[in-house]
Amino acid sequence: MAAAGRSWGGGIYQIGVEDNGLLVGLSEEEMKASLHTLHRMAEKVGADITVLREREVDYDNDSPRKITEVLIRKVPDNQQFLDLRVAVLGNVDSGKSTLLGVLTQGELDNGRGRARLNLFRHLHEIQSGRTSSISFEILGFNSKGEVVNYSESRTAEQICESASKMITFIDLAGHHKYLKTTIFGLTSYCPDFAMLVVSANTGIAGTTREHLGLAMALKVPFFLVVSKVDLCAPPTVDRTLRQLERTLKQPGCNKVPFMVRTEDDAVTAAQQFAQSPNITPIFAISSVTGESLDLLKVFLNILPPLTNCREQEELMQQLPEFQVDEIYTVPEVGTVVGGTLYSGVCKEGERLVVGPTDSGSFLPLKVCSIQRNRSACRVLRAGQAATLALGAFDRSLLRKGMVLVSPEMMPTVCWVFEAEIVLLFHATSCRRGVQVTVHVGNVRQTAILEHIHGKDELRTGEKAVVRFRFIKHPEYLKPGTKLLFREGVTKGIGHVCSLQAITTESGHL
Ligand SMILES: Nc1nc2c(ncn2[C@@H]2O[C@H](COP(=O)(O)OP(=O)(O)OP(=O)(O)O)[C@@H](O)[C@H]2O)c(=O)[nH]1
Repeated sequence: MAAAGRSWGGGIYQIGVEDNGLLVGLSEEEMKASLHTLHRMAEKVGADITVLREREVDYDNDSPRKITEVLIRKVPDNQQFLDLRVAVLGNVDSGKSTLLGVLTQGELDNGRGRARLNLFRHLHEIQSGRTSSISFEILGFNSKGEVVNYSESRTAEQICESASKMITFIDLAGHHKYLKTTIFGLTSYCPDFAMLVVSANTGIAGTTREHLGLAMALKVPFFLVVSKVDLCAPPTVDRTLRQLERTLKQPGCNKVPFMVRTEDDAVTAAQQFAQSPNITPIFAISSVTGESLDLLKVFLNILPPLTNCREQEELMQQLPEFQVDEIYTVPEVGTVVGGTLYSGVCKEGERLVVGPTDSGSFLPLKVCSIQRNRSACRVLRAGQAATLALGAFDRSLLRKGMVLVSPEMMPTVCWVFEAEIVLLFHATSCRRGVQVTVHVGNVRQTAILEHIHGKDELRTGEKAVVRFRFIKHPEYLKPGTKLLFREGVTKGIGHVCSLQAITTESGHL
């Protein structure tokens, strides 16, 4: 039996393939016996098995011989389910929210926005029909690979309970005016993958190219979904597909498009995509007729999380660090922060410190309760998004971009840092003294470009080490973190290489 999976406690296994890759196949009886043994082995270790596909092989034999591919899923002992994050990108009106509505609510759309209604968060979104803030939607798969979603009036808690794999979609806004939200979502929520939605009737339009560029610059592997195929004649759909394939193959992109037309393709696409993010699976679907949605579900069910078990274990061994992305006041609960636990483990009742404040200090607080996907949770693990209730902690002391960390940690807080950057685009040239918006993880703040090492100015495509100074308050940064900056048409990417840390010990109260 050959394994084609990864090291997260499961994977895809091929029965009937020798370890040297020879496709010998098994007779029907041998296959039955092998599957039976595999089921027994899996039961012992608490894993689930789903048969993905069977193929006949020609191997010097008169009787038919087959190869069977099975998906083995073992949920780590310390975790409720496998967790995968997918950022959803796409131009305005490409059908992102509708697709999410259909996947997570289990009801098709009527072409006039019925499916997306469930997803809106703010009143003005319902009125204008645009998604302005980042929202999370969940889609579960049970051990048989069947979808578990809000259909049959399930609650988020029930979905979490019966799912062995959970996909959290991060719905990033498509309208250009919300570009900063899109960048924030990609840099701050550490998605495993991005799903770029393109409408079949418009093709590449508006922000599509920019989103594609952002996913590539931030090295988030992405797949494409061409939506609304029911609205166009087949030649129009083909034209959009060809346009996308051409763009993906361009030297700047260097991707290998993989059109998914059958269930078999969906299995292969998930396997290959997980091994090489250069492969870009493309689905052509309709949220109104439901065409090819099953292929997308097969793909999402098989897709393994990007961070493997070992990386996850390492992150969990570190001290807790929670990045604050949202701040709310909830009646009878008090101050609540939403965000992601970057490292460590955080328990209900834990005492942490939050900061940096404007003076660079950290303030003590207690995590009163934790919620994930709108249901209570006692322990939060690295990589998981959640909301933490902080009781009576004064909301006005908090801001997005802060971190909640262990009091034992010495966070590196700075006003000034150096970064190695590449200028992606600038109308003329970029000089000392310009102000740009810098995005680093969940930090977003205006900074002054104070110094360009070895140069007076920077032109499009040039690389340099530069020094930035935040203008409002100091921030918690770590060397090596990816960075993105922009101001009007100016855009650049890079990473933090060093920082001038200010002393924070005195701030620990
Ligand atoms: N016929 C048809 N209409 C669709 C399909 N998908 C979405 N629509 C319609 O297209 C319109 C826009 O869809 P949305 O899901 O709101 O688009 P969006 O990309 O989320 O837009 P923003 O949130 O503004 O970025 C809605 O009226 C949907 O009903 C589809 O597959 N077929």
